[in-house]
Amino acid sequence: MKGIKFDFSNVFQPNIENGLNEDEINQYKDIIGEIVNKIIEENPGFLSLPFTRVYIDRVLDLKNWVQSFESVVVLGIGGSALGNQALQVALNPLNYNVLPREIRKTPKIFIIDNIDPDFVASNLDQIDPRTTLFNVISKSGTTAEAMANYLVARGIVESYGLDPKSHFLFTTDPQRGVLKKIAEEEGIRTLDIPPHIGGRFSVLTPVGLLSALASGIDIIDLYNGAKDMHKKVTNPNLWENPAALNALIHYLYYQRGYNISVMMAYSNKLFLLADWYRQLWAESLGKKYNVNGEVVNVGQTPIKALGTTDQHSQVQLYNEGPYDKIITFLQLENFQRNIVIPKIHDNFSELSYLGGKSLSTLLNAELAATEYALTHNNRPNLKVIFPQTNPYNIGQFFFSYEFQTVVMGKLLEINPYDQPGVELGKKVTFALMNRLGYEELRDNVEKQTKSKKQVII
Ligand SMILES: O=P(O)(O)OC[C@H]1O[C@](O)(CO)[C@@H](O)[C@@H]1O
Repeated sequence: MKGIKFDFSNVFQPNIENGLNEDEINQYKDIIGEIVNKIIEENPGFLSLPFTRVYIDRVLDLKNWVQSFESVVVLGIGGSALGNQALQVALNPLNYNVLPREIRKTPKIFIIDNIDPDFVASNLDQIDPRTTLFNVISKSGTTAEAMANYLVARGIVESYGLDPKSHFLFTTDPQRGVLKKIAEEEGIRTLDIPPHIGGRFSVLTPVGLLSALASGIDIIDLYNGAKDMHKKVTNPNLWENPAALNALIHYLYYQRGYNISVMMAYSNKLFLLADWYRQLWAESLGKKYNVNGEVVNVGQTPIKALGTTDQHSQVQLYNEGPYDKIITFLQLENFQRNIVIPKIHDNFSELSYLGGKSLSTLLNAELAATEYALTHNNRPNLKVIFPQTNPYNIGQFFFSYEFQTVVMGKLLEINPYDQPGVELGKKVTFALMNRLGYEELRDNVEKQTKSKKQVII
């Protein structure tokens, strides 16, 4: 069951009162055609990925070595972890790590994407360093969190008297950064993150591919999905291009004050795609300056939600709160597991309607019900439909949303590839941790902290 579909019906009139109409969309036909052609011409790094074998082959070369470990631990953050997590959860059983090796067949996967000591320690408690491979992922090789966790892991490996070469694999920029230098000095294996592909666009590079392969995910089919989606998203005809149409829909609603984009997955396995999307949409589009250097302060806030769980937490707000949200449902048609609700208590009508039906039928009925209610309340919503969670469909999703984000960036006239807004925080962290070269910044931060008006109760 290959190929995701996009259902845009509920963003349009008459389904939604005051919704978009086709004429409004058609006015952008030429603009979108130009944007699509411009992106093809600019050829951003991620765009040609599905047509190159180099990263897949390099990762496949390491297959036997990587799969010989009992555990593979990813140490990275942001774009160097979110895609990995989304892939693991979508494509492996949710209880993958606790399955016996005979059933799992491939190593346990841990993704340590924070420096909270409780979190790091509880992950490390579960591994035996002698049978663990640490995949340190950092494009820049400077991110404090990834580097701190590398040092922690390195300390453990050394304390066991193990050879770092046999327990570390660095995924990093081939031309810069301290990881590259250490790897060269010590003969540690490396995988390249192409210099021209930013972290949040890197899931289909060795960043996401290695841990996916380690756990037995078919990375070639992941690429096949991306490749087939490439055909669709590079089509300059707006009505045949789901990524461009989705970007335009979000843009037009954003212009009307819809500042929030909710991605609500009706599947625990698809839920972390929404996490991956949050970074992509937020870091790419939340910008102070436009391409002409003017202050614009644009961006649409991405929110993730889980159905049905968040029906009992968020949906009241989505239905009756401000008209500021466009909602994307992720629907799964066929689940890997099936549970039929037993027919018990047939004499109680409150329960008897459930007996004999499957949980997935109930889940998708609840999705249809939420969709109906939102539409009834004139809240724009759309749906990405996954016939199944397989590598092909997940590859399609990643690729489509990467392209969509760039189209949205062009519509907003900003640069979707940089993230200057996170730099100051990174530098102040270095200063506060007494990194050499950051003394002046540290003084400024201290001065500001001392002179600041305090309101602490
Ligand atoms: O891979 P790196 O260089 O460690 O960066 C991790 C993340 O940090 C950021 O640079 C800023 O949050 C992201 O863009 C990136 O994905």
